[in-house]
Amino acid sequence: MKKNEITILGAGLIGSLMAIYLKRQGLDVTVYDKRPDKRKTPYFEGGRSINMALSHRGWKSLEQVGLKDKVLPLAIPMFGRKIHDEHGGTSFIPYGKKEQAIYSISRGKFNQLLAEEAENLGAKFNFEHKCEEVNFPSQEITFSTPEGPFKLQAPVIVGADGAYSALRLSMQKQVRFNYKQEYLTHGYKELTIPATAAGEFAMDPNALHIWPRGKFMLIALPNPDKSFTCTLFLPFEGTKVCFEKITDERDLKSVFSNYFDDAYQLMPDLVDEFFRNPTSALVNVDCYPWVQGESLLIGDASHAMVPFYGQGMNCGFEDCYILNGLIDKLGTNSWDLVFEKFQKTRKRDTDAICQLAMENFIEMRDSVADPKFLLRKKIEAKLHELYPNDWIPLYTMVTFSDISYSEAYAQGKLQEAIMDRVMADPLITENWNKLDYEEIIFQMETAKAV
Ligand SMILES: Cc1cc2nc3c(=O)[nH]c(=O)nc-3n(C[C@H](O)[C@H](O)[C@H](O)COP(=O)(O)OP(=O)(O)OC[C@H]3O[C@@H](n4cnc5c(N)ncnc54)[C@H](O)[C@@H]3O)c2cc1C
Ligand SMILES: NC(=O)C1=CN([C@@H]2O[C@H](COP(=O)(O)OP(=O)(O)OC[C@H]3O[C@@H](n4cnc5c(N)ncnc54)[C@H](OP(=O)(O)O)[C@@H]3O)[C@@H](O)[C@H]2O)C=CC1
Ligand SMILES: Nc1ccccc1C(=O)C[C@H](N)C(=O)O
Repeated sequence: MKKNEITILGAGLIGSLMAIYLKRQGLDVTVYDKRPDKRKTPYFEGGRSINMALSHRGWKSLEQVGLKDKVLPLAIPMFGRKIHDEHGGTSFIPYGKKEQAIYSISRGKFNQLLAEEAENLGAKFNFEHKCEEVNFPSQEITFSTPEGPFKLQAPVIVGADGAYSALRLSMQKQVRFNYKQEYLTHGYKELTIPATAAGEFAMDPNALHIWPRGKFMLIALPNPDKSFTCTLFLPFEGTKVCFEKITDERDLKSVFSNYFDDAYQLMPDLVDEFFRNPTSALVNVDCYPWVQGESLLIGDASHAMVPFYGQGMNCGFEDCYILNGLIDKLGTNSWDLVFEKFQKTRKRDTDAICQLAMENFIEMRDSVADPKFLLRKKIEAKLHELYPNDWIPLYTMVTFSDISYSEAYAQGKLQEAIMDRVMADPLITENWNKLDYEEIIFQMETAKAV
């Protein structure tokens, strides 16, 4: 079997970017996806994570493969969170420095661009090929296709087949494969705020809008057609406001007018959309090893995370960047070595971002509504301004840098403990301008040294 023939499972965002990287390495790349080719058989995608936030780690990979300038015109910068309170009032919390933004981009268009780019470089795409099983000793893949089953002998397999990966399922049948999945008590539903009658955005397009309501929330990201895609995150059942209790138009209107009235006024299709679009589950997947024979899991297949940090795709793109770096270093003659190094170095980082993603849900749905949280952000921004290398806010490390996720996590926890002490001062609201910032940095350096 030729080791320069790579089979990628999944033509999603990560599989398509990986195909680009591997073609640039001069390898033969064939990609298989269970879905139909959207260019030939368009299908309804409504209600399924239509747009997403692209940030530094994603841009870094796109720049490396020469696609940054092509992608930039498709993306809308969001410079911070626009918080909507229950009375229709709003406030703005910047994500970082003035010019720092995360970028809203349409999943479908972006995925298509990446797949086409890979095709132009010579990667072959086969749609309507659903991987059913992989036999590891023989590296044989069984696909189901509209014409019937199809078997393929594949020397090297990269599984980028998403959160419910078939490659991972085959790995689960091997001995000593660790696997843990955790569903959240919350689910999500996508809804729309259309452009106004005048064809304009109905709200500020350069922000990620959040309606934090403690146990649940609504968010909205802008689209190039001047609409917003909103995502409603609610418990499935068991609380006063939950999906189970919204059974008809009356229940729905009551929830929206009570909790999200300013958004509700901008959602003419709410009732139709709510009852038409699926309610989807949220899952965290932790598994290891990612390698079996000459097969490797990447992207959501290896570390599906909840979406609250907006990092799943960015992290998957960074997987591709790191894997490509290892191929540069170790060559393509010993995939077992490349794959082994990859999983060993990467796992601690994906564990860290999975954990951070869980924690960011509480920040988004609850903490952002607390004036003390705003003050905390302000103090941290000031510390960063005064000591740019010694104090980097956690959000900045994760979103606007390529400091490893595990380092960001550890540093973030130290900073959090120090900030908890600072914020414990009952007079902090009046005193924050008089804080001894040098002393705070000293405390941090001391904590780091321990
Ligand atoms: C609501 C929501 C919002 C999100 N927002 C963000 C965000 O703002 N920023 C961010 O960075 N991330 C975000 N994410 C995460 C992001 O969507 C994923 O991390 C990303 O799509 C992972 O890409 P992937 O290519 O690994 O998997 P996918 O995008 O799922 O692609 C997998 C591909 O494999 C194919 N496939 C699946 N099974 C098989 C099979 N058996 N055989 C063949 N093909 C198969 C599928 O058809 C698909 O094309 C969000 C996720 C959700 C749910
Ligand atoms: N971490 C998370 O919580 C989530 C992450 N995602 C990620 O977002 C990306 C794209 O999302 P989107 O296109 O909306 O994905 P979908 O929700 O459409 O799921 C993609 C496919 O996965 C299969 N699937 C869905 N739910 C389950 C389940 N519970 N068990 C087994 N298989 C399931 C379905 O395949 P079939 O049609 O063959 O049944 C579906 O077509 C993917 O990367 C996915 O990995 C998506 C949802 C949640
Ligand atoms: N894209 C998302 C999808 C769902 C939930 C959150 C996001 C975010 O991007 C949140 C953003 N990083 C924030 O912290 O405000």
